[in-house]
Amino acid sequence: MPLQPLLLPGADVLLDPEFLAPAEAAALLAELTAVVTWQQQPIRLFGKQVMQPRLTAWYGDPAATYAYSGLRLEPLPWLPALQQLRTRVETAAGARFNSVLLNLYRSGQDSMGYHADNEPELGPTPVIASLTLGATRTFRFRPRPGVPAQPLGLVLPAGSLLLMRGTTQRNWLHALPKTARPVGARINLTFRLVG
Ligand SMILES: O=C(O)CCC(=O)C(=O)O
Ligand SMILES: [Fe+2]
Repeated sequence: MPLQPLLLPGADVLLDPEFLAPAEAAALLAELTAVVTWQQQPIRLFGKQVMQPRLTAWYGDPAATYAYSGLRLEPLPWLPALQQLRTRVETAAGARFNSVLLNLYRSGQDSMGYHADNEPELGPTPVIASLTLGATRTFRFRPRPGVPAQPLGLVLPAGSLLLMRGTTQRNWLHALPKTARPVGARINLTFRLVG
């Protein structure tokens, strides 16, 4: 099934709920859980150092560095499984990517707060391709203040591909909230073009 546009005013968001077949998504979840160098990173939240409520990893071309809290972060070199996914996601998205940020949500207690993917190195209208493996979780869009639109929850099953582009980051925030439902691990890969 191809990517289908969502009705989100001031945004350009498309979803393919079945980008990967279930068996392939399950095999990738197991492989990436095992082979990715997962780390729990500290972040500053309201002036305090706390650990992120998820594990992360950053892979990409050597040139795909980005600035983060005064540091230049170097990506790890592409793993074969990530390189193959990059090629397929590029074809589906009709865009090039030089890096991928991976998030591992170990349970329903792991999450990501509201944010926009608007770091300067992504440019003014970034294309971000987001692939989900493992547990089905609800991804939430919320309009920025002054944008006349309603929030939207989007159920992202294993194997789904979500594309955000155009003015999406300028007008909307997104999050992956905690859930009290007992859910297993979820991995999300966001392919990006930085620099
Ligand atoms: O886990 C998700 O679906 C969202 C991840 C995300 O927004 C990000 O990595 O910037
Ligand atoms: Fe994001």
